[in-house]
Amino acid sequence: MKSVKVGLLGLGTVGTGVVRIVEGHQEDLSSQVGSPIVIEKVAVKNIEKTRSIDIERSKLTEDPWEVICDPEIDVIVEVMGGVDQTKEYILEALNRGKHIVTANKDLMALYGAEIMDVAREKQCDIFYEASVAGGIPIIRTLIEGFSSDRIMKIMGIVNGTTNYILSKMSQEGASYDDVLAEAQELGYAEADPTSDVEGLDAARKMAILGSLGFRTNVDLQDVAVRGITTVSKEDILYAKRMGYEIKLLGIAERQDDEYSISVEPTMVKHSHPIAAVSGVFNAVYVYGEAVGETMFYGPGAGEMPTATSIVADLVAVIKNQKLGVNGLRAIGPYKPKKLKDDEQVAYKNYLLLQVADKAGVLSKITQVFAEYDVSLESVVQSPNASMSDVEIIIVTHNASKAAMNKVLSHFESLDVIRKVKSVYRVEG
Ligand SMILES: NC(=O)C1=CN([C@@H]2O[C@H](COP(=O)(O)OP(=O)(O)OC[C@H]3O[C@@H](n4cnc5c(N)ncnc54)[C@H](OP(=O)(O)O)[C@@H]3O)[C@@H](O)[C@H]2O)C=CC1
Ligand SMILES: N[C@@H](CC=O)C(=O)O
Ligand code: NA
Repeated sequence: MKSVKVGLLGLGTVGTGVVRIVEGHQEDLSSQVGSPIVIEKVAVKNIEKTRSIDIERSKLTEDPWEVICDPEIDVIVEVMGGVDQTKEYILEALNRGKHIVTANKDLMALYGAEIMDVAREKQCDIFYEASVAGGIPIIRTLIEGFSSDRIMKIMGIVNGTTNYILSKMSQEGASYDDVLAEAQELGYAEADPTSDVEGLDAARKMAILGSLGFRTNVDLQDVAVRGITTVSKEDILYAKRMGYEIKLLGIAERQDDEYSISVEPTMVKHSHPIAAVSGVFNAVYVYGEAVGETMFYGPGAGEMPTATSIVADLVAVIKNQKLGVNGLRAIGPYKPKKLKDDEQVAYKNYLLLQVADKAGVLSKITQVFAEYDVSLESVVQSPNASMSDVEIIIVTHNASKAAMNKVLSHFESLDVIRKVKSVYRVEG
């Protein structure tokens, strides 16, 4: 029986898991695909590095081109990261008729459409399940499971590091800096954690999910991004008191047949299933017009969960080879991009205001909301902020960003409002 030969680019956290699964589950895998799967060559940065797995030294190279150009290799598994140089490797591999499996969200968020075009032209597969929510089969689900439905909304906790930080701050009152250091030690955070905490990692993943959900091409710059660096312990405490959990949510939504995609810290009602997703776990909530509510939960990163998705993609490539249908799944975005004007995107808002403790203050504030046609869901007064001030928490009904911006700029000229302490989107 002819074996399928795999070239691995990278043997770090994910690459090591791929070798473990291919070797450890070999019997089962080869029964499924009808051929043994062999890791033929592996590119690494430093060939002298001590590895936690046994791998023949003759298979290792420090030159990725050796893997890409090897005519024996059928499939390239790219788990080394990087964007521009890595794109070159992948395009050349496709040009040589090799199928690609990648975990690279940075690359797919920026160049996914272009790479898929080349893959289709070359009748090659490009699978990237591990790039979003590492161990959760969400890409497959959006492409295949929901092919019959119209996706109205995707809400994702797609960054484990920030969910870990927010959960620890909420559950243990831990400080932001301490928990970030812990997340780095545990290997959840990116090499530069700025992309985690500033929301960029989640934005890349939401560009991918938005493209799949709406079957259009969502670019990274189409995603409005706000990270978690300004979320205070006080915000988390107040949120809990009001029945919310603060989560860094990626939200891709269809409103009036136009799309908006964002990543921002959001107040999620405790009753919503995504509010219960804590620690480093990921979850993706998908609302389909026909199916209604669904949610997918699991590990978003880590050696074995991420490698599970990679090897499942590898199995899919080989099954397609047997059927002679490689390249047919690389259906690029086929719908025109209809982004909603950012100012017209509407949702509920939570505001924490520090105001003067005087008669008539509340009516002055509510008049401002009324002037811009923003209706209120609840108004709660909190214990004294100081001797002369009180804090007021307001939750609005759905209001456009334009209307909310008008409210907030009007507040600047209202002397009874000492400070707008926080503003958050509300979901659930
Ligand atoms: N870690 C995770 O949980 C997840 C990771 N991903 C994605 O998977 C990819 C890999 O991540 P991860 O395994 O964590 O990364 P690591 O940093 O652990 O591993 C990277 C690997 O690539 C090799 N490498 C890096 N640059 C080069 C180069 N120029 N030439 C040859 N080899 C090179 C490194 O070699 P050496 O070993 O010699 O240093 C290393 O083996 C990234 O795209 C990441 O975003 C996606 C989901 C989850
Ligand atoms: N840094 C990322 C790793 C997986 O993509 C995260 O925290 O989720
Ligand atoms: Na996934």
